[in-house]
Amino acid sequence: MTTVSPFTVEGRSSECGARYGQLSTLHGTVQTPVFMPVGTQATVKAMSPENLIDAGAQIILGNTYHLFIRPGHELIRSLGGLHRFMHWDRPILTDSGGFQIFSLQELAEISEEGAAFRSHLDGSRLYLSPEDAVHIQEALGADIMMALDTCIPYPADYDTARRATALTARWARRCRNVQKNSTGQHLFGIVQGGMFPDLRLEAIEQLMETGFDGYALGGLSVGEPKELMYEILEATTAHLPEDHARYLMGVGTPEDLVEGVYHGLDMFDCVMPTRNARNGMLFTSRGRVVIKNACFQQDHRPVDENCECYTCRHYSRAYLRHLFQSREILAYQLNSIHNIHYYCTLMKEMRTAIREDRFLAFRRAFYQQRA
Ligand SMILES: COC(=O)c1ccc(CCNc2nc3cc4nc(N)[nH]c(=O)c4cc3[nH]2)cc1
Ligand SMILES: [Zn+2]
Repeated sequence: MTTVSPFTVEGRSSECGARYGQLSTLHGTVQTPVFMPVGTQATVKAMSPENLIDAGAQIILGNTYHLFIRPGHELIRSLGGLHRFMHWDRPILTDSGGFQIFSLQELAEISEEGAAFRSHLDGSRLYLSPEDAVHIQEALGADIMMALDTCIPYPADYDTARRATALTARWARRCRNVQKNSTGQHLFGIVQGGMFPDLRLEAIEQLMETGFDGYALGGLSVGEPKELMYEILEATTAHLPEDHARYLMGVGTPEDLVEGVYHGLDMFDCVMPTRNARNGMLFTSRGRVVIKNACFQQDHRPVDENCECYTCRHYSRAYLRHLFQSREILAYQLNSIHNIHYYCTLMKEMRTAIREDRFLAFRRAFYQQRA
Protein backbone atom coordinates (compact mmCIF):
# COMPACT_ATOMS: atom_id res chain seq x y z
CA MET A 1 0.00 0.00 0.00
CA THR A 2 1.49 3.38 -0.94
CA THR A 3 1.47 5.87 1.90
CA VAL A 4 2.07 9.62 1.97
CA SER A 5 5.30 9.94 3.91
CA PRO A 6 5.38 12.54 6.73
CA PHE A 7 9.15 12.59 6.15
CA THR A 8 10.97 14.58 3.49
CA VAL A 9 14.63 14.26 2.57
CA GLU A 10 16.02 17.84 2.42
CA GLY A 11 19.50 16.92 1.27
CA ARG A 12 21.98 14.06 0.87
CA SER A 13 25.71 13.55 1.25
CA SER A 14 27.40 13.12 -2.14
CA GLU A 15 29.89 10.75 -0.48
CA CYS A 16 27.81 8.23 1.55
CA GLY A 17 24.26 7.28 2.60
CA ALA A 18 23.87 10.18 5.04
CA ARG A 19 20.88 12.49 4.51
CA TYR A 20 19.10 15.18 6.49
CA GLY A 21 15.38 15.77 6.50
CA GLN A 22 12.19 16.80 8.28
CA LEU A 23 9.56 14.64 9.96
CA SER A 24 6.23 16.38 10.48
CA THR A 25 4.08 15.38 13.47
CA LEU A 26 1.03 16.69 15.34
CA HIS A 27 3.33 18.45 17.81
CA GLY A 28 5.74 19.96 15.33
CA THR A 29 8.44 19.19 12.80
CA VAL A 30 11.56 17.21 13.75
CA GLN A 31 14.87 17.93 12.03
CA THR A 32 16.68 14.68 11.24
CA PRO A 33 19.03 12.96 11.92
CA VAL A 34 17.70 13.14 15.45
CA PHE A 35 18.43 11.53 18.83
CA MET A 36 15.46 10.85 21.12
CA PRO A 37 16.12 10.98 24.89
CA VAL A 38 14.37 8.07 26.63
CA GLY A 39 11.54 9.03 29.01
CA THR A 40 10.26 5.57 29.97
CA GLN A 41 7.92 6.53 32.85
CA ALA A 42 6.74 9.85 31.42
CA THR A 43 9.96 11.58 32.43
CA VAL A 44 13.50 11.69 31.07
CA LYS A 45 15.11 10.81 34.38
CA ALA A 46 16.50 13.77 36.36
CA MET A 47 15.56 16.29 33.66
CA SER A 48 12.61 18.73 33.44
CA PRO A 49 11.02 19.52 30.06
CA GLU A 50 12.73 22.94 30.27
CA ASN A 51 16.12 21.24 30.81
CA LEU A 52 15.41 19.04 27.77
CA ILE A 53 14.53 21.98 25.53
CA ASP A 54 17.61 23.87 26.74
CA ALA A 55 19.74 20.79 25.92
CA GLY A 56 18.36 20.74 22.36
CA ALA A 57 15.92 17.82 22.57
CA GLN A 58 13.32 17.87 19.76
CA ILE A 59 11.43 14.63 20.49
CA ILE A 60 11.46 12.13 23.36
CA LEU A 61 10.59 8.44 23.72
CA GLY A 62 8.00 6.92 26.07
CA ASN A 63 7.19 3.25 26.76
CA THR A 64 3.78 1.68 26.24
CA TYR A 65 4.66 -1.29 28.50
CA HIS A 66 5.64 0.84 31.51
CA LEU A 67 2.82 3.40 31.21
CA PHE A 68 0.25 0.63 30.66
CA ILE A 69 1.35 -0.98 33.93
CA ARG A 70 1.69 2.30 35.82
CA PRO A 71 -0.18 4.67 36.01
CA GLY A 72 -2.35 3.18 33.20
CA HIS A 73 -3.16 4.62 29.79
CA GLU A 74 -6.81 5.35 30.67
CA LEU A 75 -5.75 7.55 33.58
CA ILE A 76 -3.33 9.44 31.30
CA ARG A 77 -6.06 9.79 28.66
CA SER A 78 -8.47 11.17 31.29
CA LEU A 79 -5.86 13.75 32.31
CA GLY A 80 -5.49 15.03 28.76
CA GLY A 81 -2.92 12.63 27.32
CA LEU A 82 0.81 12.09 27.79
CA HIS A 83 1.92 15.53 26.53
CA ARG A 84 -0.26 17.33 29.06
CA PHE A 85 0.49 14.79 31.80
CA MET A 86 4.26 15.40 31.58
CA HIS A 87 4.20 19.05 30.40
CA TRP A 88 6.03 18.24 27.12
CA ASP A 89 4.39 19.86 24.10
CA ARG A 90 6.85 18.65 21.47
CA PRO A 91 6.74 15.28 19.64
CA ILE A 92 6.69 11.99 21.55
CA LEU A 93 7.39 8.54 20.11
CA THR A 94 6.18 5.60 22.20
CA ASP A 95 7.77 2.18 21.90
CA SER A 96 5.19 -0.61 21.69
CA GLY A 97 6.47 -2.90 24.42
CA GLY A 98 7.94 -5.46 22.03
CA PHE A 99 11.38 -5.07 23.54
CA GLN A 100 10.34 -4.82 27.18
CA ILE A 101 8.04 -7.85 27.09
CA PHE A 102 10.38 -10.18 25.20
CA SER A 103 13.79 -9.21 26.36
CA LEU A 104 13.28 -8.15 29.95
CA GLN A 105 11.59 -11.36 31.02
CA GLU A 106 11.79 -15.01 30.03
CA LEU A 107 8.23 -15.66 31.17
CA ALA A 108 6.55 -13.98 28.21
CA GLU A 109 4.38 -16.40 26.20
CA ILE A 110 3.79 -15.49 22.59
CA SER A 111 0.77 -16.78 20.69
CA GLU A 112 -0.68 -15.77 17.35
CA GLU A 113 -3.09 -13.61 19.28
CA GLY A 114 -0.61 -11.63 21.37
CA ALA A 115 1.76 -11.73 24.33
CA ALA A 116 1.07 -12.91 27.88
CA PHE A 117 3.58 -11.68 30.44
CA ARG A 118 3.98 -10.66 34.05
CA SER A 119 4.14 -7.14 35.44
CA HIS A 120 7.68 -6.34 36.60
CA LEU A 121 6.04 -4.46 39.49
CA ASP A 122 3.87 -7.07 41.18
CA GLY A 123 4.15 -10.17 39.00
CA SER A 124 0.48 -10.03 38.00
CA ARG A 125 -0.36 -11.69 34.68
CA LEU A 126 -0.93 -9.24 31.82
CA TYR A 127 -1.77 -9.56 28.14
CA LEU A 128 -1.11 -7.38 25.09
CA SER A 129 -2.38 -7.95 21.58
CA PRO A 130 -1.19 -5.85 18.64
CA GLU A 131 -4.57 -4.11 18.75
CA ASP A 132 -4.20 -3.37 22.47
CA ALA A 133 -0.77 -1.84 21.86
CA VAL A 134 -2.21 0.54 19.26
CA HIS A 135 -5.18 1.47 21.48
CA ILE A 136 -2.86 2.23 24.40
CA GLN A 137 -0.65 4.46 22.24
CA GLU A 138 -3.72 6.22 20.83
CA ALA A 139 -4.90 6.86 24.41
CA LEU A 140 -1.46 8.24 25.31
CA GLY A 141 -1.63 10.53 22.27
CA ALA A 142 1.85 9.61 20.97
CA ASP A 143 2.81 11.46 17.79
CA ILE A 144 4.58 8.33 16.58
CA MET A 145 3.34 4.86 17.61
CA MET A 146 5.32 1.66 17.15
CA ALA A 147 3.72 -1.59 15.98
CA LEU A 148 3.84 -4.45 18.51
CA ASP A 149 6.66 -6.76 17.51
CA THR A 150 8.53 -9.72 18.94
CA CYS A 151 12.11 -8.60 19.54
CA ILE A 152 14.23 -11.63 18.67
CA PRO A 153 16.92 -12.21 21.30
CA TYR A 154 20.56 -12.83 20.40
CA PRO A 155 21.60 -15.45 19.50
CA ALA A 156 18.64 -17.06 17.79
CA ASP A 157 18.64 -19.87 15.24
CA TYR A 158 17.35 -19.30 11.73
CA ASP A 159 14.03 -21.09 12.20
CA THR A 160 13.24 -19.22 15.44
CA ALA A 161 14.11 -15.93 13.73
CA ARG A 162 12.04 -16.85 10.67
CA ARG A 163 8.94 -17.69 12.69
CA ALA A 164 9.21 -14.61 14.94
CA THR A 165 9.76 -12.34 11.94
CA ALA A 166 6.72 -13.73 10.14
CA LEU A 167 4.59 -13.27 13.27
CA THR A 168 5.88 -9.70 13.64
CA ALA A 169 4.82 -8.96 10.05
CA ARG A 170 1.31 -10.34 10.71
CA TRP A 171 1.06 -8.35 13.95
CA ALA A 172 2.24 -5.20 12.11
CA ARG A 173 -0.60 -5.54 9.59
CA ARG A 174 -3.09 -5.98 12.46
CA CYS A 175 -1.73 -2.79 14.06
CA ARG A 176 -2.13 -0.89 10.80
CA ASN A 177 -5.67 -2.25 10.28
CA VAL A 178 -6.93 -1.27 13.74
CA GLN A 179 -5.34 2.20 13.70
CA LYS A 180 -7.91 4.96 13.61
CA ASN A 181 -6.80 7.06 10.68
CA SER A 182 -8.50 10.15 12.13
CA THR A 183 -6.09 10.93 14.98
CA GLY A 184 -3.17 12.13 12.83
CA GLN A 185 -0.81 9.90 14.80
CA HIS A 186 1.88 8.09 12.83
CA LEU A 187 2.52 4.35 13.00
CA PHE A 188 5.96 2.89 12.29
CA GLY A 189 6.61 -0.74 11.37
CA ILE A 190 9.54 -2.62 12.93
CA VAL A 191 11.88 -4.85 10.91
CA GLN A 192 13.05 -7.97 12.72
CA GLY A 193 14.89 -10.89 11.10
CA GLY A 194 17.56 -11.57 13.71
CA MET A 195 21.10 -11.55 12.28
CA PHE A 196 19.94 -12.97 8.95
CA PRO A 197 19.97 -10.38 6.12
CA ASP A 198 17.64 -12.46 3.94
CA LEU A 199 14.98 -12.55 6.67
CA ARG A 200 15.37 -8.82 7.18
CA LEU A 201 14.96 -8.02 3.49
CA GLU A 202 11.85 -10.23 3.42
CA ALA A 203 10.51 -8.39 6.49
CA ILE A 204 11.08 -5.03 4.80
CA GLU A 205 9.10 -6.20 1.75
CA GLN A 206 6.21 -7.41 3.95
CA LEU A 207 6.08 -4.19 5.98
CA MET A 208 6.17 -2.09 2.79
CA GLU A 209 3.30 -4.20 1.44
CA THR A 210 1.25 -3.10 4.45
CA GLY A 211 2.58 0.45 4.29
CA PHE A 212 3.75 2.48 7.32
CA ASP A 213 4.57 6.11 8.11
CA GLY A 214 8.14 5.15 8.94
CA TYR A 215 10.29 2.05 9.35
CA ALA A 216 12.40 0.94 12.33
CA LEU A 217 15.23 -1.57 12.53
CA GLY A 218 14.51 -3.66 15.63
CA GLY A 219 16.25 -6.70 17.05
CA LEU A 220 19.62 -4.93 17.22
CA SER A 221 21.64 -3.72 20.18
CA VAL A 222 20.45 -6.88 21.91
CA GLY A 223 23.87 -8.17 22.94
CA GLU A 224 25.28 -9.01 19.51
CA PRO A 225 28.91 -8.06 18.73
CA LYS A 226 29.19 -4.48 17.43
CA GLU A 227 30.59 -5.60 14.07
CA LEU A 228 27.59 -7.87 13.58
CA MET A 229 25.23 -4.94 14.15
CA TYR A 230 27.17 -2.90 11.56
CA GLU A 231 27.06 -5.86 9.15
CA ILE A 232 23.26 -5.90 9.45
CA LEU A 233 23.10 -2.09 9.02
CA GLU A 234 25.19 -2.34 5.85
CA ALA A 235 23.02 -5.11 4.45
CA THR A 236 19.63 -3.59 5.23
CA THR A 237 19.52 0.22 5.67
CA ALA A 238 19.62 1.07 1.98
CA HIS A 239 16.68 -1.32 1.39
CA LEU A 240 14.40 0.63 3.73
CA PRO A 241 12.15 3.01 1.77
CA GLU A 242 14.31 6.00 0.87
CA ASP A 243 11.46 8.52 1.24
CA HIS A 244 10.39 7.36 4.69
CA ALA A 245 12.02 7.92 8.08
CA ARG A 246 14.45 5.17 9.14
CA TYR A 247 14.72 4.56 12.91
CA LEU A 248 17.37 2.40 14.60
CA MET A 249 15.94 1.32 17.97
CA GLY A 250 18.02 1.33 21.14
CA VAL A 251 21.22 2.76 19.63
CA GLY A 252 23.63 3.87 20.93
CA THR A 253 27.05 5.29 21.67
CA PRO A 254 28.17 8.55 19.95
CA GLU A 255 30.23 6.41 17.55
CA ASP A 256 27.14 4.30 16.75
CA LEU A 257 25.20 7.48 15.92
CA VAL A 258 27.90 8.68 13.51
CA GLU A 259 28.02 5.26 11.80
CA GLY A 260 24.21 5.04 11.73
CA VAL A 261 23.92 8.45 10.03
CA TYR A 262 26.71 7.42 7.63
CA HIS A 263 24.53 4.45 6.54
CA GLY A 264 21.46 6.67 6.01
CA LEU A 265 19.53 6.28 9.27
CA ASP A 266 17.45 9.21 10.54
CA MET A 267 16.28 8.49 14.11
CA PHE A 268 17.90 6.97 17.20
CA ASP A 269 17.07 6.42 20.89
CA CYS A 270 19.11 5.02 23.76
CA VAL A 271 19.19 5.10 27.56
CA MET A 272 22.98 5.42 27.39
CA PRO A 273 23.38 9.21 27.85
CA THR A 274 20.97 9.39 30.80
CA ARG A 275 21.87 6.05 32.41
CA ASN A 276 25.61 6.70 32.10
CA ALA A 277 25.07 10.21 33.53
CA ARG A 278 23.59 8.65 36.66
CA ASN A 279 26.61 6.35 36.82
CA GLY A 280 29.03 9.29 36.58
CA MET A 281 30.13 8.59 32.98
CA LEU A 282 30.15 11.73 30.83
CA PHE A 283 30.52 12.00 27.07
CA THR A 284 32.81 14.70 25.64
CA SER A 285 34.23 15.65 22.24
CA ARG A 286 37.50 14.04 23.34
CA GLY A 287 36.01 10.81 24.68
CA ARG A 288 34.52 9.69 27.98
CA VAL A 289 35.11 11.26 31.43
CA VAL A 290 34.51 9.07 34.51
CA ILE A 291 33.83 11.88 36.94
CA LYS A 292 34.52 9.92 40.16
CA ASN A 293 38.13 9.48 39.07
CA ALA A 294 40.47 11.03 41.70
CA CYS A 295 42.31 12.94 38.97
CA PHE A 296 39.33 15.36 38.84
CA GLN A 297 39.41 16.21 42.55
CA GLN A 298 41.00 19.64 41.97
CA ASP A 299 40.11 20.08 38.34
CA HIS A 300 38.52 23.54 37.94
CA ARG A 301 37.80 22.99 34.21
CA PRO A 302 34.32 22.22 32.83
CA VAL A 303 33.57 18.65 31.73
CA ASP A 304 34.15 19.65 28.12
CA GLU A 305 35.73 22.95 27.11
CA ASN A 306 33.90 22.77 23.76
CA CYS A 307 30.49 22.40 25.41
CA GLU A 308 27.97 25.26 25.86
CA CYS A 309 25.56 23.38 28.13
CA TYR A 310 24.30 24.73 31.48
CA THR A 311 26.52 22.27 33.39
CA CYS A 312 29.71 23.19 31.51
CA ARG A 313 28.95 26.91 31.74
CA HIS A 314 28.63 26.95 35.54
CA TYR A 315 30.34 23.96 37.20
CA SER A 316 33.81 22.44 37.46
CA ARG A 317 34.79 18.79 37.22
CA ALA A 318 35.85 19.04 40.88
CA TYR A 319 32.34 20.08 41.88
CA LEU A 320 30.65 17.39 39.75
CA ARG A 321 32.99 14.79 41.23
CA HIS A 322 32.13 16.02 44.77
CA LEU A 323 28.38 15.80 44.03
CA PHE A 324 28.71 12.31 42.58
CA GLN A 325 30.84 11.04 45.46
CA SER A 326 28.26 12.52 47.85
CA ARG A 327 25.35 10.86 45.98
CA GLU A 328 23.76 14.30 45.69
CA ILE A 329 20.61 14.46 43.50
CA LEU A 330 22.08 17.48 41.68
CA ALA A 331 24.85 15.18 40.35
CA TYR A 332 22.30 13.19 38.32
CA GLN A 333 20.63 16.34 37.05
CA LEU A 334 23.81 18.15 35.96
CA ASN A 335 25.37 15.01 34.42
CA SER A 336 22.17 14.22 32.51
CA ILE A 337 21.89 17.79 31.21
CA HIS A 338 25.44 17.58 29.87
CA ASN A 339 25.10 14.13 28.26
CA ILE A 340 21.78 14.90 26.57
CA HIS A 341 23.18 18.24 25.37
CA TYR A 342 26.22 16.38 24.01
CA TYR A 343 24.06 13.86 22.11
CA CYS A 344 21.70 16.53 20.72
CA THR A 345 24.61 18.78 19.69
CA LEU A 346 26.34 15.86 17.94
CA MET A 347 23.16 15.29 15.89
CA LYS A 348 22.88 19.02 15.10
CA GLU A 349 26.52 19.10 13.94
CA MET A 350 25.86 16.09 11.69
CA ARG A 351 22.76 17.74 10.18
CA THR A 352 24.87 20.81 9.35
CA ALA A 353 27.76 18.71 7.99
CA ILE A 354 25.40 16.86 5.63
CA ARG A 355 23.73 20.10 4.54
CA GLU A 356 27.18 21.50 3.70
CA ASP A 357 28.15 18.17 2.05
CA ARG A 358 31.17 17.64 4.29
CA PHE A 359 29.95 14.65 6.33
CA LEU A 360 33.02 12.43 5.72
CA ALA A 361 35.31 15.26 6.87
CA PHE A 362 33.12 15.65 9.97
CA ARG A 363 33.34 11.89 10.63
CA ARG A 364 37.17 11.93 10.29
CA ALA A 365 37.49 14.88 12.69
CA PHE A 366 35.07 13.21 15.14
CA TYR A 367 37.34 10.16 15.44
CA GLN A 368 40.60 12.15 15.41
CA GLN A 369 39.44 14.22 18.39
CA ARG A 370 38.77 11.03 20.35
CA ALA A 371 42.00 9.28 19.43
C1 LIG B 1 24.34 2.49 29.70
O1 LIG B 1 23.66 1.96 28.57
C2 LIG B 1 22.73 1.03 28.83
O2 LIG B 1 22.48 0.67 29.95
C3 LIG B 1 22.04 0.40 27.69
C4 LIG B 1 21.03 -0.53 27.96
C5 LIG B 1 20.39 -1.16 26.91
C6 LIG B 1 20.76 -0.87 25.60
C7 LIG B 1 20.16 -1.63 24.49
C8 LIG B 1 18.88 -1.04 23.99
N1 LIG B 1 18.65 -1.85 22.82
C9 LIG B 1 17.46 -1.96 22.23
N2 LIG B 1 16.36 -1.25 22.59
C10 LIG B 1 15.39 -1.73 21.75
C11 LIG B 1 14.02 -1.44 21.68
C12 LIG B 1 13.22 -2.19 20.79
N3 LIG B 1 11.87 -1.94 20.75
C13 LIG B 1 11.08 -2.72 19.99
N4 LIG B 1 9.74 -2.51 19.97
N5 LIG B 1 11.59 -3.71 19.18
C14 LIG B 1 12.91 -3.97 19.14
O3 LIG B 1 13.34 -4.88 18.40
C15 LIG B 1 13.79 -3.18 19.97
C16 LIG B 1 15.17 -3.44 20.02
C17 LIG B 1 15.95 -2.73 20.91
N6 LIG B 1 17.24 -2.83 21.24
C18 LIG B 1 21.77 0.05 25.31
C19 LIG B 1 22.41 0.71 26.38
ZN1 LIG C 1 28.35 20.28 28.81
